[in-house]
Amino acid sequence: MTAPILSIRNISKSFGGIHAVRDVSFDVHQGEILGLIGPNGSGKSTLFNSILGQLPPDNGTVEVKGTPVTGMRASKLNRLGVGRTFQQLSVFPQMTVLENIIVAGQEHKGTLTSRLFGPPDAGLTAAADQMIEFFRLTHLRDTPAGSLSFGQQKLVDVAMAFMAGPDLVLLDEPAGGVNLTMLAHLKERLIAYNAEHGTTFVVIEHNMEFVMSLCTRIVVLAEGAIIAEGTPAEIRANQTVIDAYLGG
Ligand SMILES: Nc1ncnc2c1ncn2[C@@H]1O[C@H](COP(=O)(O)OP(=O)(O)OP(=O)(O)O)[C@@H](O)[C@H]1O
Repeated sequence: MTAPILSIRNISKSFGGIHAVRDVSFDVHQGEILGLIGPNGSGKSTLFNSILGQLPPDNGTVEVKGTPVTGMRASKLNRLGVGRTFQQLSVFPQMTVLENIIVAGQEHKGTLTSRLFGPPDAGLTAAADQMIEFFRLTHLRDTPAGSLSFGQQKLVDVAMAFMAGPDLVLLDEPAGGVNLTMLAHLKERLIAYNAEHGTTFVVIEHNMEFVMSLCTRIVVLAEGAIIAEGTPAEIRANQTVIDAYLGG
């Protein structure tokens, strides 16, 4: 059997007396869309940041495709095929949609200066155009990203994360602040990308309707620990989960 694409073992992280993440272990397999949910303050962001090297855990290990990566910097993780999106948008507002996506594609090649001011190679422009078409943003290709709606900017943000051709992408609240029409489009495109490329997603999300219809499996955190794990249907019916949300 192949190694999980992501394996988290006994991760703990405290801030002073606050045990933000307590002994969390789970695996994510190639091609899964895993939702990570939990009430406010349950440790989701801290766990993400521990997986992604931004916040080295106090205890525990992280492996990507069987390779130990605990505490590894984001740039090195990128080279291992791991990408992420942030709650906050990371588009350059004054640059066009195309330029933003090209810059993201150049990220693993050269310095920030060469990325911003160097000539894009033709292959990269073609790849960026394909990505723009995939997300149905062709009509906005040459529009400054800052003049797009928030939901459209979120799509650009996700497209940027996909430009490095990652095998695993951690998405931090992709639905936050996005209107219903754009949300349906974002979900449909994420599912299509997963089906076409086999890319694995781990998604932190508060929007239950979005996460339950997007994900194949859900892990639920409360007070830093896993309280449930299962299919969306199992999680919806789980009394411990319902109590954790009502209690929160
Ligand atoms: N840098 C920090 N310093 C001190 N405490 C922190 C820090 N970051 C997080 N915490 C605390 O750790 C706990 C978990 O926070 P975390 O942000 O990981 O939860 P979350 O599930 O992502 O919450 P939300 O859904 O509101 O984003 C909370 O009690 C929070 O106040």
